[in-house]
Amino acid sequence: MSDPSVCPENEPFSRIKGLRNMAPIARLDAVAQAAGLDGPTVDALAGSGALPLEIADGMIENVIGRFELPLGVATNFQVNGQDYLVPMAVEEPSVVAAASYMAKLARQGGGFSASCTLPIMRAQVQVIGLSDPFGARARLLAAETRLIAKANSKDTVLIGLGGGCQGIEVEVFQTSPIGPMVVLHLLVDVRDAMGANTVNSMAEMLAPDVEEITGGTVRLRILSNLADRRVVTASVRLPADVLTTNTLSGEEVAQGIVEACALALIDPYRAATHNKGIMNGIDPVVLATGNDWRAIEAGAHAYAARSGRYSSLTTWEIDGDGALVGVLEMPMALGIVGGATRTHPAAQAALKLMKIGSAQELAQVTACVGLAQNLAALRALSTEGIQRGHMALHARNIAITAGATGADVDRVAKAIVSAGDVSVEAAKQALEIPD
Ligand SMILES: CC(C)(COP(=O)([O-])OP(=O)([O-])OC[C@H]1O[C@@H](n2cnc3c(N)ncnc32)[C@H](O)[C@@H]1OP(=O)([O-])[O-])[C@@H](O)C(=O)NCCC(=O)NCCSC(=O)C[C@@](C)(O)CC(=O)[O-]
Ligand SMILES: NC(=O)C1=CN([C@@H]2O[C@H](COP(=O)(O)OP(=O)(O)OC[C@H]3O[C@@H](n4cnc5c(N)ncnc54)[C@H](OP(=O)(O)O)[C@@H]3O)[C@@H](O)[C@H]2O)C=CC1
Repeated sequence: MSDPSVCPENEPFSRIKGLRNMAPIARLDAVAQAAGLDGPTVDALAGSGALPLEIADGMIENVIGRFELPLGVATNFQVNGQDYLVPMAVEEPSVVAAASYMAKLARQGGGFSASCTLPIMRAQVQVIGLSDPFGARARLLAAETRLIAKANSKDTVLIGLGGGCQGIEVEVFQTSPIGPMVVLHLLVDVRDAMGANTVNSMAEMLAPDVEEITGGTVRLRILSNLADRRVVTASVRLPADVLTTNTLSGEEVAQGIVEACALALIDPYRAATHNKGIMNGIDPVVLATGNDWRAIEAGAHAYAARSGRYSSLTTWEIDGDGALVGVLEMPMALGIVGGATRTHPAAQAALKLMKIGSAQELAQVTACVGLAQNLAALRALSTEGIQRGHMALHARNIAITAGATGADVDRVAKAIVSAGDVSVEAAKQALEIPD
């Protein structure tokens, strides 16, 4: 239950008044009250000591400590009619502010919409040493029922949940640096898991059968991070007047965003930066929820290049009513069980803060944050430029680098922003001038 004093009835759950101006402890308190979080969840979100050394030591090898990052909360998110407070673990200033701002604008057009496919992952089994690759393919396809049955014979939990191997695909490469090759793909519904371990186990288990069926030799047995059967689509529609600025009409801003996106659609140099901006929103949520961000990054960029030319993951258009419409489509192999999502207490707390019920719901919300982030960047780039908003927030980092502490951080940051010189040198000078 959310607390009505923090989140009044006429205010949406994800919109906490004055959050940006609070101190971190008061901010956590306000978020906890709005989301109705219990004590252990709040402690885990607070961070300090949230990952006990014994748990860290069990997660990776040669552990000597823990590495901390700021955890922020993006406000204002409404996805498929439901409100979300979104945890974001990130080192870059302006990312959380930008996401919150665009989510605030998006609300005026009804918020974000999102949908996704079933959580189907691919595992690849590479077969070499074949004189008849097409014959091997035919034999594998004929043995589909046997292969699926064997793949599903071990993981009773997954099968009980309605998941498991659903089908196969077989690809023939007639030429490669080592001759012809056949690759068997297992298509596995991994339910609420990211699924890498799940599908890798299946692929390894099937290797002897694949060798027997094809007469070849199995080499690699591993998932593909190009999770093109586990795709999420996020969209947003902003009436033009929502985009109006002090100097530009909403129509002009919308047109600028469409033009900015056009370059990313045709030019890989721009697309790389454009997609980095999308990942500015996605990675922090992936990280905060204990998911594998390398897997998400690999899937995103491979999907962006699927036509043979690397391109934008989003499209921005103006519809018949003059509203700006943005769509993001990309693979999103996120889990809410398995990996670190269950072992890291802060990841568990992050999922509770979002009130996430399934991996598919997490994928949809995360994609909307990516779309919001892309909108923020394109809006800034096509109007005033990125530096004003970004550097104003980056100034606090610069102040800390220059040696400012406590109240001096904000004082020095304000001074260098108003002087228009966000540099360490300027910050050092401002630090020396007493209040
Ligand atoms: C930074 C803003 C949001 C400022 O924008 P602004 O107009 O100065 O903001 P504002 O003070 O009018 O506040 C508007 C709302 O923004 C949020 N907000 C604003 N400030 C804060 C704050 N301190 N703490 C928390 N929330 C904040 C907050 O939701 C607030 O609503 P309110 O709460 O007042 O009702 C805007 O200039 C912006 O969106 N800029 C883009 C920033 C961006 O894209 N950053 C990513 C880093 S750059 C990069 O790596 C990617 C890139 C750009 O290369 C990608 C690409 O090329 O495509
Ligand atoms: N290329 C890559 O991306 C690779 C990534 N990885 C890593 O693999 C890890 C993710 O693998 P993943 O398979 O998700 O993790 P886990 O193996 O930890 O968890 C998946 C298991 O959880 C159990 N489970 C319980 N409840 C559910 C549910 N609701 N839905 C689905 N499964 C459920 C299932 O069976 P049961 O209880 O029977 O175990 C399932 O097999 C990450 O740490 C990732 O970094 C590893 C190799 C390669």
